[in-house]
Amino acid sequence: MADQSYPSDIRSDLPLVQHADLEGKIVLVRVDHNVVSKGKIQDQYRVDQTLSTIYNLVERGGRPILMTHIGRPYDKKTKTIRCEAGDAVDTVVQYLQRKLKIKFAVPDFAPHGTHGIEDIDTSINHLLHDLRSKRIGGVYLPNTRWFAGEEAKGELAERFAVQLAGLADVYVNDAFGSWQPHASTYHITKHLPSYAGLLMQDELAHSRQILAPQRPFVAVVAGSKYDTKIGPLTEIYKKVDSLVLGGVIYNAYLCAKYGVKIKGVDDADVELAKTLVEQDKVEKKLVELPLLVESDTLEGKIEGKFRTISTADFAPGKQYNYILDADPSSFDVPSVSDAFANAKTIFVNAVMGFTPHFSEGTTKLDTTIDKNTSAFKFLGGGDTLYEFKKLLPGLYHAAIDNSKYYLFTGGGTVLKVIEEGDPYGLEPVKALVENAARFGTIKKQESPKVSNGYSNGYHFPSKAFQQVKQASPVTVSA
Ligand SMILES: Nc1ncnc2c1ncn2[C@@H]1O[C@H](COP(=O)(O)OP(=O)(O)O)[C@@H](O)[C@H]1O
Ligand SMILES: O=C(OP(=O)(O)O)[C@H](O)COP(=O)(O)O
Repeated sequence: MADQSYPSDIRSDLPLVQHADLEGKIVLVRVDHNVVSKGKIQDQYRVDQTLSTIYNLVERGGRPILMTHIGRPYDKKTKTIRCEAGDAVDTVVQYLQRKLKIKFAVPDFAPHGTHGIEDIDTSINHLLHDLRSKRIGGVYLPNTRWFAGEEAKGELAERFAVQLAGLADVYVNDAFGSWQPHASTYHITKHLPSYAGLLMQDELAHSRQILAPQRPFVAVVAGSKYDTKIGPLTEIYKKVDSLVLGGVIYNAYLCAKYGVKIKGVDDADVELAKTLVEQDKVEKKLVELPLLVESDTLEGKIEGKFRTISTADFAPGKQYNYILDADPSSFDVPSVSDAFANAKTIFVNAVMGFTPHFSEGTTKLDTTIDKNTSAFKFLGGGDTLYEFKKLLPGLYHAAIDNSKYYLFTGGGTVLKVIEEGDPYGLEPVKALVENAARFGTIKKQESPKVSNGYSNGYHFPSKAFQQVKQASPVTVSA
């Protein structure tokens, strides 16, 4: 019988994988192995972080089916799904096979034109048989976003969720980075007993620190996922002492604030950024990077075709070419350098420039925050971590072992957590809690043994990050 105790920093109504009966069961595990770009793994970190869960469930007799999304193959404008080799799971599967020395089979389902894969058909049955009889070590499903039901709503999503559930006995969510409530992260929990994986638990525990930060708290948000990041930003603004922006988000903000036009920035994005401009008129928390790199082309950083410009020269109606990076000297301007030097907590979900050629802004950002040795530094985001590792490999590896750093596997997820004010407000996590109530997987007498001094339920004790790092790790018992 598994040890049913709860780690002190985990809410006692969250169903945990270490409490599930897995012997002889097929376990469908949603991971966030969204680490592939153009068919190549960028950074294995997210995959490596899920190995404990995979090992744990196999060691306890579970037979794994893994699934992840890769990229954003659904085109919102044309409403089509591109199932292209560059977004396939095969590279991840090869990496896992090399790492674990077990064989994974990837079923092959044909997409229906540009609508993606409509059904998990019966061709998978022989693989399920091989999985149960241990002729293969695991099954890895195709990119979940190749399935028509994954990001759909209503009947289509439900149909895919039911088909996924039909493959397995138990569902485990270890995909902290995948906060969007899709069929494989959310709807599936209506149909199978569901549990949080070990990585999910670890990340939820660390997310609390962002919600009770030592102040001043500086957040840096940059990159390209404008549509999912601009929403949380207005709430995040309220919770930080200083906000630094970069990338596509900053370009939209600059257009909204100064009335300039920047090539490639949509009017709709500028409209959304106006809320932030209004907010900042009163509180003035936005620390602007004044020196930026303008480029005439997206083709690369070509001599004679890029230059440094200053926001001091901005005036309504002025037009600029692409703005593709923060000039490193922006970080030496006193308002910026002081904000970073005085911070006690820094959160970074930020690629400052258009990769791979415009990387000086990101390099300067990462070295600037490292200079503040007393601050707690949280970095999160697939591309954020990849760029950190690529540009500053020595610092990246040192950060993994430095108690002042924590690397989250999801950047957008942490933004969402800050927006919600509670990691248990994430839709896929809420779904796990509701699932436990529906399936009765947490027995009454097991739950409220809370060892952190609180009587029951969940609290945010404002203890230092250091203490959490030293706190007992999530315990796993067979
Ligand atoms: N000014 C810019 N214009 C266009 N793309 C940018 C710009 N700055 C950064 N990017 C792009 O943003 C991407 C990373 O953003 P995102 O996916 O939101 O980060 P993360 O995965 O860390 O959350 C990179 O591919 C980078 O090329
Ligand atoms: O890479 C991810 O998020 P991140 O870029 O915020 O870290 C996750 O895999 C989520 O991807 P999505 O934002 O396309 O849902």
